[in-house]
Amino acid sequence: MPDGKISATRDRESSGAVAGGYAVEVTDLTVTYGSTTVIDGLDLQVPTGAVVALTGENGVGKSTLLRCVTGLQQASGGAVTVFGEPPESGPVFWRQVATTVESPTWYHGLTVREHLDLVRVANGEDPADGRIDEVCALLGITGLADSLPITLSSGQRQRFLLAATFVRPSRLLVLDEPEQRLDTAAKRALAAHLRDYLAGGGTLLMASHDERFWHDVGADEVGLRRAED
Ligand SMILES: Nc1ncnc2c1ncn2[C@@H]1O[C@H](COP(=O)(O)OP(=O)(O)OP(=O)(O)O)[C@@H](O)[C@H]1O
Repeated sequence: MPDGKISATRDRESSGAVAGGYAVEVTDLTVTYGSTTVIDGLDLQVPTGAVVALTGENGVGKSTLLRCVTGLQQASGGAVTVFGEPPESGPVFWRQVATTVESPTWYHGLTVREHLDLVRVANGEDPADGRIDEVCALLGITGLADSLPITLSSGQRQRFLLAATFVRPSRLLVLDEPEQRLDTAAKRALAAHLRDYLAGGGTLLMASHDERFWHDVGADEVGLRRAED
């Protein structure tokens, strides 16, 4: 059995240090479900300001890894740090990290716009400062502001989920197949937005099955393989 270790690094200096440090460091991560080992001793390093796309066949463990990085799942072994600290559930962590890893929960009776207002207010931001309008225009959902999430198509719902993620303040985006269910134009707009996010100093770790998309974003690929292969 191979050691299952996977590493992604960029901008490494000769001393071994990385300018700006690591946004995400995963060391010897192991995740088991019952007697099945899904991730076996995985190392991953994402320098601050980098963009990494996790790729690999269905069921290889990409979402599991992203959940561990966001602290939404406890690993069986190993360590994860985000900006040098273990992920935790408090507001300090969640003011830095925005993610689509967890399935969203909608409030019945609240419109798309009302949800986005809520996210903005909950994060201490002004819902009327234009950010929501900007993100909705980017994702092509301006005309859906008064719609209830339940009435949206799957692609429209994906755009809404991304909007709810992008209106949060963050330094690190952790996105699970952000391109899924989007049409070609929306994928292009999303890729452009993610490039802007990176140009502004953000870091992006995502899982993706769409090579063209993650190339468009400028990501370094980290291919996962099954722990038992
Ligand atoms: N709660 C769970 N209990 C048991 N097994 C699980 C659980 N969650 C995930 N798994 C298993 O762990 C493996 C990895 O799942 P994961 O969702 O991380 O894969 P993935 O690479 O994201 O797949 P996909 O490309 O289909 O999204 C799969 O074999 C899956 O069946």
